[in-house]
Amino acid sequence: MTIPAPPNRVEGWPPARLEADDCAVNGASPDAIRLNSSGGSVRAVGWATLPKPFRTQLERDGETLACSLEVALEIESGSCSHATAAGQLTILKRATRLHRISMKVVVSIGGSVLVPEPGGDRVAEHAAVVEDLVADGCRVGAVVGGGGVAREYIGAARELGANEIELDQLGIDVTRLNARLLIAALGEETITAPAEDYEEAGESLRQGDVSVMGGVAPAQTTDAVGAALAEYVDADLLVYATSVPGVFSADPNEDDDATKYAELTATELVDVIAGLEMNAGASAPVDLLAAKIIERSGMRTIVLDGTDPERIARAVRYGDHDGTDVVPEGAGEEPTYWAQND
Ligand SMILES: Nc1ncnc2c1ncn2[C@@H]1O[C@H](COP(=O)(O)OP(=O)(O)O)[C@@H](O)[C@H]1O
Ligand SMILES: O=c1ccn([C@@H]2O[C@H](COP(=O)(O)OP(=O)(O)O)[C@@H](O)[C@H]2O)c(=O)[nH]1
Repeated sequence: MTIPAPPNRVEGWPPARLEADDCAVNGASPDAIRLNSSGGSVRAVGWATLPKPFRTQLERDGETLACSLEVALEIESGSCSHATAAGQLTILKRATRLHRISMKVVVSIGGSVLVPEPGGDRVAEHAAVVEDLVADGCRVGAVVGGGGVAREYIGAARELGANEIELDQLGIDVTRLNARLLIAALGEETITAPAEDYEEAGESLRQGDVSVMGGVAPAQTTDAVGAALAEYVDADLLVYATSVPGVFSADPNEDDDATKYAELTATELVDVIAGLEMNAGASAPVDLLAAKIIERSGMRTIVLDGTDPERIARAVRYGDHDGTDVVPEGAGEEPTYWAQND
């Protein structure tokens, strides 16, 4: 098919805001599209948020894909007024140019995934993925867990009689050590230490910097920190990089019959997680507080195996992963990326 050139300048475009009906064309959800204030174009918030037919078309047209794209709108009717009705706008079947935009993604990296054994190799790989995503135009908040080292310290201190809050505090210290490792690997000049609260981390993101956090308070894990940061900065996507391939019906390391969920609603995620143990150093793909925050915020979330950091990059860029999609409530009614993922 012939792909028409995008209009360079269209009188009256962009309108003040895009109506929900306009966005319904081609199955885009309103929050998948934001206006570019500077030209006759519309920015897709992120690759993963684009409806699948659109993504497929862009792939077919041979564009280099990035985590975010600037796409032009073809205005079929020649009208580009604010009152343009649904059906008059068709998203061009081609990205006109890659564009650095601000998809906000929070990546929560389990300590056992970031530092599976002493040494910096895996940390360097994760840092490279974060840097690549930033180069693509993403604003990245990384939250780092404590992994095996935290569990060793917690185990030793438990034997010595420390209480659960003291153990959590110990765990937090280790998450921050791991966060410092990631910072060292990032070679960022602007962040020198892990952010200790969400405002500090949010400020880094607002400045266009990467933010790196470890734990913040006892009685939770960094999973909850990731969810809270994602909610605080209004992230487009939250990714949990864990040592398991997703959320299972039971612990896959304990139960051979455990099956992986390709997709869950946030409420279903809460139900699965509610059955798991919760004490200092406990293992879960996502902790209960995190699941509740995801539920209340409607955050688009992916739980995946992060032992190969490239999987994180693929999931953010293309929505392509073998993990578990946590689907915002109600998304099934619209042909969004989430609903069409299969
Ligand atoms: N239902 C479940 N689905 C997936 N993993 C589970 C489940 N129940 C318990 N687990 C355990 O959760 C852990 C998640 O991976 P882990 O890497 O420890 O978490 P984190 O990424 O937070 O460090 C695994 O050790 C796994 O055995
Ligand atoms: O905000 C936080 C983050 C972590 N922790 C403690 O630190 C441990 C290790 O963190 P996490 O479980 O997130 O590390 P992971 O196992 O995911 O690598 C947790 O089990 C908690 O005991 C905490 O109390 N509050």
